[in-house]
Amino acid sequence: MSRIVTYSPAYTIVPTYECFNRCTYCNFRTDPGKSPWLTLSAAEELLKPLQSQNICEILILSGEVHPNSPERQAWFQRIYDLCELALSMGFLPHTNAGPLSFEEMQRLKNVNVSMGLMLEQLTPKLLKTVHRHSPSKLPEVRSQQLQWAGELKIPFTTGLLLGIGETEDDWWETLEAISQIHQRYHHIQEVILQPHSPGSQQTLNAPPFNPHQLPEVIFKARRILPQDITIQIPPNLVKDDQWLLACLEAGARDLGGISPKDEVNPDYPHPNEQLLREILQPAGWELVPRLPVYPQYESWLSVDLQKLVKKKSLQKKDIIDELTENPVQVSDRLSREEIYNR
Ligand SMILES: O=c1nc2n(C[C@H](O)[C@H](O)[C@H](O)CO)c3cc(O)ccc3cc-2c(=O)[nH]1
Ligand SMILES: C[C@H]1O[C@@H](n2cnc3c(N)ncnc32)[C@H](O)[C@@H]1O
Ligand code: MET
Ligand code: SF4
Repeated sequence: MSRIVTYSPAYTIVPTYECFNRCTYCNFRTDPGKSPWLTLSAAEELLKPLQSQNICEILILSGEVHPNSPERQAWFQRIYDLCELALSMGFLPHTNAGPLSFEEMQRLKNVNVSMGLMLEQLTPKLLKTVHRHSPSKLPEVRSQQLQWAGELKIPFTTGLLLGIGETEDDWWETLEAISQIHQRYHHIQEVILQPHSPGSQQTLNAPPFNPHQLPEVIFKARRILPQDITIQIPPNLVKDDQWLLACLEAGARDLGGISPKDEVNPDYPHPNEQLLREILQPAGWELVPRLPVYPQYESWLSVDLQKLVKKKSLQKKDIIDELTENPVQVSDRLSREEIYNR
């Protein structure tokens, strides 16, 4: 019997690369005022050709404008409008735009099927190093986001950034914190274990997180996190096929949003789905597309969003049908029932 590993066919749009934080491992940001904001008409042009592809998720990933800046409201409105546009074109938005106010989060809930923010690491030590110039990375600020998302019943994605100067004990502490908050609100759909991967733009001169260590972290994380939280790993940052398989053996079950470009790690292109299937299938893993909202959270969404999600689920069924009819891609050991029920 094949085992299932999921991914989300996605495309990333970036409202702006400008960011008032300066995380030293970042390959994404520009200085404030140095990156034009994505206009709605430019976004529409990006999204149009995707309508005929099997893409469901639009990841809205942004640099940040300071909460007290006079530009903040316009920045937020642009993000909101981009989500609305994506919805109107039949896509399902997932926004990760750094910490938001409670009201901003509440408003974005209406135009997103899930949202996300990496907790990264809770240890305050990093405020003296990689986050010295990053007020958004205050551990209390990020924990509070998880709490607000819970109160607002927003299906949420969070995760750890590994290898930015923390200790092993820091990992377990951050994972414990995620577990505790989930036990209160039951809203964390997935936890990303993201290995720090140096790129050409960053100022931090540190080695990459050793991906050979990742299976061990996953194995332990699986024991700390509640069973209903899925562990996600980015396949482009775990290049070695054998270690990718080892990550799955250790308990990872999702490969995240797979898009033409990884905006966060532009030096590490995503492998295409065909290649991934070729790695996974001989080891008995079936790669199955999913939506950016996990099925158990659909009832948390507004009626309008639920309708759109239902429509997308049906389209996804057709895609899976196509895949299962192709014996080269998907073995017949997996019953369709099993795929659909995810
Ligand atoms: O392609 C990427 N997708 C990233 N995603 C997308 C993510 O894989 C999917 O949007 C979710 O799994 C929802 O389907 C993130 C989403 C978050 O909420 C938080 C952090 C990330 C980080 C990345 C990333 O580095 N690269
Ligand atoms: C979107 C998320 O990507 C993570 N992120 C930012 N820079 C890097 C990097 N060089 N390598 C891996 N992950 C990174 C941050 O944790 C951010 O929250
Ligand atoms: N600025 C946000 C964060 O760091 C999301 C994008 S990071 C490239 O959480
Ligand atoms: S990682 Fe996010 S918060 Fe940090 S500088 Fe980059 S865009 Fe800004």
